[in-house]
Amino acid sequence: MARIIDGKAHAAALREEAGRRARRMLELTGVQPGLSVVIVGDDPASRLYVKNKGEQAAAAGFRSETHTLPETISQDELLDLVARLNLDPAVHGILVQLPLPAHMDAQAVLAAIDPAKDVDGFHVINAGRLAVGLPALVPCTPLGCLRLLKAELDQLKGLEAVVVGRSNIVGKPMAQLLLQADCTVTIAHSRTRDLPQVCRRADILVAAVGRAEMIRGDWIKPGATVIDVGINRVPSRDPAKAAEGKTRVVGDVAFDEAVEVAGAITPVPGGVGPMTIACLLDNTLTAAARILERDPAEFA
Ligand SMILES: Nc1nc(=O)c2c([nH]1)NC[C@@H]1CN(c3ccc(C(=O)N[C@@H](CCC(=O)O)C(=O)O)cc3)C=[N+]21
Repeated sequence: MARIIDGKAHAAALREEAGRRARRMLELTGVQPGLSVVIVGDDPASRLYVKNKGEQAAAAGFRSETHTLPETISQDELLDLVARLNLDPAVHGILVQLPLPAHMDAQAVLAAIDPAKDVDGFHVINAGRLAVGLPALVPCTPLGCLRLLKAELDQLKGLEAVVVGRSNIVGKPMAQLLLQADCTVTIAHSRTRDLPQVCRRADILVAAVGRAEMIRGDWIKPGATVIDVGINRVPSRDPAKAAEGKTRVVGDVAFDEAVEVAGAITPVPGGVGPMTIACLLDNTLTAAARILERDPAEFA
């Protein structure tokens, strides 16, 4: 039976630390780190994530604001807001919740965010800085995964890591971080030949494909550390509830099978998800410190 990695507990500890560091920053510089979250439209799941981000930032002693814009707003109006936030000295981190409505060009909006305030790490400047090993703001989800891996394993050096999924948001930056940690990294995806066999090589398996329970128990090397990034809504187990449209959340890994084989595994929910928000606070501190031309480590 695998150890179950408690993402909620790790995230709570990281949020506490972020709170301490925010207070320290205020003491030493008189500046309170500020996070501004922008959401367009009223997708209920997106609204809930944004609400959690805002509440957790405020609870950790950050200045937190949320801009909720109607679905019908034009891209230019959104770009105007981003431009104002770029100039606002009280705002150190800007997050524009994705996905954006279909009439907008998400890449153009992300490109308009000041890279110094890009706490999602989605701007090409930050992606490029990460790729060449310069200080960068790194996407929160892979950062959270790396933290869990470092807490779980004595050493990452020399391990075989397989990342399933090649998105700009998770797969690619995850691979960069693992490479930086001296893993041997494979990025697998939907066109990979014999995906199960590739996964069986992995000492570290990161699943970020967005397909419910796709990765089966017999794809996992005995003793491997499995990080499940997937958040998929599927019909409730109880057929009566499923008929009423009730859903449950599962990962990209078939947990019940994988837990029998892996050495350690993150659950869904309660694994990577909570770490993503905690890392957002960490990134906001990093951004604020760098904007103040201070070393983020000063506020420890
Ligand atoms: N610009 C931008 N940045 C993001 O970081 C971003 C985004 N857009 N769009 C949507 C996704 C999704 N995301 C999650 C964050 C936390 C949980 C989380 O805390 N999940 C809990 C609850 C899961 C549930 O029950 O739904 C868990 O896994 O335990 C999930 C998903 C951030 N995203």
